[in-house]
Parts: sequence; structure tokens; C-alpha cells
Amino acid sequence: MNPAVSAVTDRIIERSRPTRSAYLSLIERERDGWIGRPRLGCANLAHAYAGTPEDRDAMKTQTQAMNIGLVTAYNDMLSAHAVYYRYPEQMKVWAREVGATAQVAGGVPAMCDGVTQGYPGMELSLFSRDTIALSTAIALSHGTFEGAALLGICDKIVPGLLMGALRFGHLPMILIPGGPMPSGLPNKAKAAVRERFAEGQATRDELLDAEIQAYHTQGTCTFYGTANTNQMMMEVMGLHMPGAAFVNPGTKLRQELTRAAVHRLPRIGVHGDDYRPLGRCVDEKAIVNAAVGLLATGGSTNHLLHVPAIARAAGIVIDWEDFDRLSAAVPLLARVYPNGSADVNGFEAAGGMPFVIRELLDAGYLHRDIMTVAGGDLTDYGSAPTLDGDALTWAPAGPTRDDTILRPAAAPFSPDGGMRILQGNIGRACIKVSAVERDRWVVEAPARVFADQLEVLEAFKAGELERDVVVVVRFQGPRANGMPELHKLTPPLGVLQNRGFRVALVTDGRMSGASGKVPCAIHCSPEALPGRDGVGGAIALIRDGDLIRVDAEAGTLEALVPADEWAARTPAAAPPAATGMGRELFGMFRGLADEAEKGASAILAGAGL
Ligand SMILES: O=C(O)C(=O)C[C@H](O)[C@H](O)COP(=O)(O)O
Ligand code: SF4
Repeated sequence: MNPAVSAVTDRIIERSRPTRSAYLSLIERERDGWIGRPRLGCANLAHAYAGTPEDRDAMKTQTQAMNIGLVTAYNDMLSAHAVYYRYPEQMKVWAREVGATAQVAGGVPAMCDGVTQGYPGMELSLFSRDTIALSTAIALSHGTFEGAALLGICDKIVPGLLMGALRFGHLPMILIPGGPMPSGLPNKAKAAVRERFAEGQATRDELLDAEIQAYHTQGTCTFYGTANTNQMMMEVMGLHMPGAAFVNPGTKLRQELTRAAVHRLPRIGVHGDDYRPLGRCVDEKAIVNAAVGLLATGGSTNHLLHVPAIARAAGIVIDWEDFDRLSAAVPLLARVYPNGSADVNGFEAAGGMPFVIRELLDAGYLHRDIMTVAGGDLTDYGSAPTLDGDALTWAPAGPTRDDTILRPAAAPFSPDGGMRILQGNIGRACIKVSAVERDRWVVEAPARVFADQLEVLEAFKAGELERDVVVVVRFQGPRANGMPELHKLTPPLGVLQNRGFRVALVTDGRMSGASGKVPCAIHCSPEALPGRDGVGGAIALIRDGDLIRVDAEAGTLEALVPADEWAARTPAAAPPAATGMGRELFGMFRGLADEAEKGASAILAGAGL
């Protein structure tokens, strides 16, 4: 085992000992306390079965067989989730094939961050993750399931499903992916049209045509953003069927992988021959694997929030220092847009997750001995699924099929994972440098301060940013306005950078997993908005013209202001809380949320987890 990975794992196990022990006691009590429907009253059971009379006789007589709860995030707003429309009816048929039954336990909401990007709805995005966790708990709280299948793919949905499902961690569960859409307009070509539009050199019709060519059908968008990082993570945690992550929707292979997952669930149930409850699958080593996979593939910065939140739901504590230490040791094996030109279909064709997992296992970066849903250990996930006639089978991953996209651990794109923690008098922030040219890892320039991303776009259009500049956008933290992604800033800041200016962004908000190219110090903590103690983060002290240094080489984030003047400054006043688009309904979440490094979750903070 790589010594740094081993040391961080030990650090997490030791730090988590009390909370992990409490968690394991909970799921053992739950397993012994209520699993199995015989404990439910007859009226309760009759209500539970009335919705699916076609399976009632089977469910009435089940003593050892499994009733599978389907928790689905289907809707037409996410191209990735639209594929789930007919999944439940198919999965019920496949459940019957193995003497089990399946019912839709409940639906969970799913926001498409692509639709809300740059608009007020984005301020609901992060807390939609808590809402999904609450909805998952509501679905599973019927107590009529001995296992569950979680149908979710995108940004906040997989983290939310897991945060809720882990509180029912005595049950076996399998994540059911849908797969990426076939490639359309390449991401770099799409980004180029956006930059031309930002410069007034492309019309709105030209831009709309380009965007529709990029996002052209059902399936997950093909950039390596948060959604596809979720899929990677489910592989290295062993929560998918092996190699299910990036098989395209509507294919026979996709269908057989879903069918295999349904057939697998009863086997890993409490009455099965290989009990594998979710709460045991998600242990400290699986969480470290998630962090290692994130770093080795250049995944989304949003997982610096999601992995801590998922871990907390299982009694495990991981912090940004752990990520920083792992990043210094874990090599970068993949270049997928925004960290390269290829999309996830190109990544899959080059060898995909089976190649990455085999490489990281053999080089000692991933924990092999985790409890996966597939039955063995993580070794199985170094093999790729394929069809032998109609039969699903797996073949060990071979060498990379394209070394501009995937490289072996012995010859990586970079010796480290490209995520850094920056610290200094402005606070503690994260930066992803795997998508940033090396000569832009250090930017020192005068600040231009904003409290809203739309103001930045206005200033850019007015030509006020045509210089070296560190754009500071604050009051974007979890408690201020729900910590929106500020991805709409990527094209204008990219244009300024293309024009030769030294440009960086500093914010207590987030970026999209699809953001790249411009150095961004994000998730700055403490956030600008004062906490319950009345004290806000130092990002609120920055003034226009202050010299700011973002230094990903040294790991520092500094306002170059004399210490005595800095200490004497009065923080900027917070803008009033916005209303409209439902934002006022999420005031409860904003009020309860704790800091980004702990996962920025209201429900985990409120539950004292
Ligand atoms: O990966 C993430 O974290 C995302 O949130 C992706 C967002 O959905 C982007 O908004 C979609 O990418 P664009 O089409 O460039 O807007
Ligand atoms: S990947 Fe992002 S933009 Fe694409 S469907 Fe999912 S949430 Fe929407």
C-alpha cells in the first residue's frame, strides 16, 4: 500500500473511531430491530401491497425473499435521469426472475445544474442534496424492504441518495447508473463558441445551435463533471456492478448490467448467502478510495464537499488536509475535459474505470479489501463488462488504448492529483490545478470585489476587467445564499486569460465540475457571512485594489495588506437574503448548514452527525 494513502487511512480511522462505532451500533440495532416485514401489522402490509397487486401474493408469502425498494430520481429535466423512465417496470420483471419483488419506494427530486447554472435556481442546488437525502429516508422509512436500488446519477443526487440511504445502512443497496449520452459537439468546441459569444463574435442562435449539438439526447453529459465523477466514485467504492459507470444507455450491455444488479441484491441481503449491508460497504477504506479516485482522474471539486458529507452519514470524518496529503501522493492518470480534450466516451473507449482501478490497485493507491456489492473485493472492478452472446461477462482490463486520455500509474500525466488546499489571511480554500496551465498556478493581481456573479458579467461587458485581476465574489457560502456554482464566470474569465491577462477567481462559493482553465480558489472558509457568533470570514475584508496572491505552488491565499491595517478593517456588509424562485423556502437549510469542509449540510449538522 502506498505509505501516504495508508497513513491518511489510519488518520481517518483514528479520527472517526467514536462516530464510526456509534454508526455501526445503529445499523446493527436496525438490522436486529425491524428488518423483515413480519413485524409489520396486517393493515400496514395491506397498505404496502395495495399499490402493486400483481405482486401481492408473492409479497404475502415471502419469508426469506427480498422486496427491493426502488428509490428513483427520474425526471425529464436531467438528460441523465430521463433514461430511468421505464426502469422500475423492467426491474420488477427482473426481480421476479430471482424470486424477489420490487416496488418504487419513493421518488427523490433532482436538479439539473446545467439548467439552473447562472440563475436563481442554482441557489437551491446544494441544499437539494439534503432534500434528496430526506426524500430517500422517507422512501425507505416504509420499512417494507430488505434491500434497495438507488437510481441516481447527477451532481447532488448520488451524494444525497447515499447520505439518506446510509442511515438505513443495515440494508444492502446498489447504485444503478444510466450511462453517458453518445458524444456530440466536442466540449472544447462548445467552450470556444461560448467564448466567442462572450466577446460578441457569435450570435445567440449560433450559441444555441452549438449547445444543442453538445447536449443532444438522453444520457449523462459527456464532460467529466460532478455527475461523471459520481460514477467514477461508485466504481472505486464498489457500489455499482463492476464497470457499469460509463456504458451508454439503451444498449443491451446497459440492460444486462441493470438486470445483474437486481439479481445480485437478494444475494447480499440479510437472508442471502453473502450479507453486504451498505453501511459496511461504505467504510473508511472505501471513503479513501473515493478520494484517491477523485484525484487520480481529475474529478469535480464539488466532491471536496460531497465526500465529507457522505462519509459523515456513515460516521466517518475526512477533511481537506486528508485530500491535500493524498493529492501530493496520487498520480493523475486521466485527461478528460475539462482536464483534457476527450469526453467520458473517449475515456471509456481508452479503457475507462477498469483500467484506472487495475492500475491504482496494482500500484497500491486503492484499498483492495473493501466490501463491494459485486461479491469479491475491488479486484473485480479492474475488469470490464462485455456480452458473450446474451450473457454478461467480465474481462480483465488491458493496457491503455489511448495514452493521450489514460496513462498507467508508472507513467502518469502528473505525479500528483492536482487538488490543493490554499491557506492564508483570507482563509482556507480549495483549488484544482489539473485543468490549469502550470504558468498560471501563481497569480498576483489587484482585487475587484463583487457580491453577485451577475455583477461580474456586467463589469466584463463594460470592459472594466481588461487587466490583470483577481475577481473576488463573496457572500456565496452555504449560509449566505446556498453556495451556488459560479460556472457562468468561466467563459469571460477565460476570455480575459486568452487576452494575456493574469486572472484568478477567489470565492466562498463553488464552481462546476465542468469548470477549468482559470485558477479558482473556491469554497473559501470561513465564508463571508457572519456565523452565529457574529464573526464572518476574512474574505469580507478584501477591498477593490488590494493586491491578492493566489499561489497553488506554495499553497497560500493572501491579501497583501499590512497586518495592522488588515486587522483594523471593518467587514463588508452582507447583501439582503434573496427571495423568489423558492429561495426563501431554503432559509432553514442556510441557517443550519455548517462549513464547506464538513460538507456544508444542514441535515447532518442538525442531526449532530
Ligand atoms: O459538473 C458539475 O458540477 C456541474 O454542475 C455541471 C453543470 O451542470 C454545468 O452547468 C454544465 O456545464 P455547462 O453546460 O458548461 O453549464
Ligand atoms: S450532468 Fe449536469 S448538466 Fe448534465 S444532466 Fe446531469 S446535472 Fe444536468
